[in-house]
Amino acid sequence: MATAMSHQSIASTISQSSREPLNVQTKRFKNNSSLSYHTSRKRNFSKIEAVASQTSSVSSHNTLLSPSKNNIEHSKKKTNEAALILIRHGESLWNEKNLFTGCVDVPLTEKGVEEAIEAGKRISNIPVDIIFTSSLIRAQMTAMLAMIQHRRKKVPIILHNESEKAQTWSQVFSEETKNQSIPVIPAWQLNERMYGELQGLNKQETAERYGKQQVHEWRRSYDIPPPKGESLEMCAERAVAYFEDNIEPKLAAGKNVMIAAHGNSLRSIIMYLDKLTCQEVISLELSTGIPLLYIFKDGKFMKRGSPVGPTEPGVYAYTKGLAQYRHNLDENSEVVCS
Ligand SMILES: O=C(O)[C@H](O)COP(=O)(O)O
Repeated sequence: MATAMSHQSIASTISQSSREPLNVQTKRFKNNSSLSYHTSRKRNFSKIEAVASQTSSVSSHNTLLSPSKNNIEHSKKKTNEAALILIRHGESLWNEKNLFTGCVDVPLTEKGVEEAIEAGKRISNIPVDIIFTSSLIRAQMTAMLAMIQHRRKKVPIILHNESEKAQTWSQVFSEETKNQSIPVIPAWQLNERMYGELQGLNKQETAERYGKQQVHEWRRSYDIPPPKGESLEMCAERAVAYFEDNIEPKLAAGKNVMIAAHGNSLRSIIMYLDKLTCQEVISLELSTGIPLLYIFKDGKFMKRGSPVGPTEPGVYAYTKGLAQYRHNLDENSEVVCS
């Protein structure tokens, strides 16, 4: 077991000191990268929606994302504040076996399923309008299992934009049904860092063979890639570029976003959000299945930690919008939770 790698809460591992803006670095990533990127019931729902927010779209091709009448109404109430939830997938079968996984597409263990459900309970009172996941099943399972716990009971629907036919064949033709759905957008750019020739190898055995120090560098350094794999910097080139180009505009439009992804793709995004230096990111560890909340306001990201439970008062005190959303959920709980 590579003991130095034990996962800690990120709150305890991020140093608050000597931060420098990452915006400059991010622009560099982009420039130099070779990688590219009925009645009262209805009224109650509308009330919640109005607080939860807003509209806009990633692809106008998909009917789930095209603005419905309801959404157009909501867009008039746009705010420049939105919630961003980040969640690393629950334990996978290869996490359990301590194997380097990277872009190999393995499912969750039973424990991973439970972690995803628990994560869903923790964020069940926080609005989610759109979900981004990696293209890997462990992140998608986590997003789906978490959303099944959500009090709002909207249905998360994966958008299949891989071909025109896939888009056409997965259209939804009911406005009401669309309004009760949450689009889930899979993106390979949010995949785990490609672990190269380490994929499938046991982490402990690899440390014994190549030395703990070498394996630690492969796993946690910013710019040293594992053999034929991606360094964190390379992973950031595509993950942060995708975040800036596709996710940040949603947040700016007042959409509440959840991202279900991976240890390293999320580390690179957190590095960007928290303006961590290359040194600071080394000690950033993410546990499986722990949701992290940010508030996006006036173009800035404010870290709000990990909601420990659905009723944690502090979480809803962060913004008036969140408090109001929660209040409306509680008022209409007999409808929403039925
Ligand atoms: O890909 C993997 O093996 C894990 O999901 C992340 O591994 P790491 O903690 O070694 O980066």
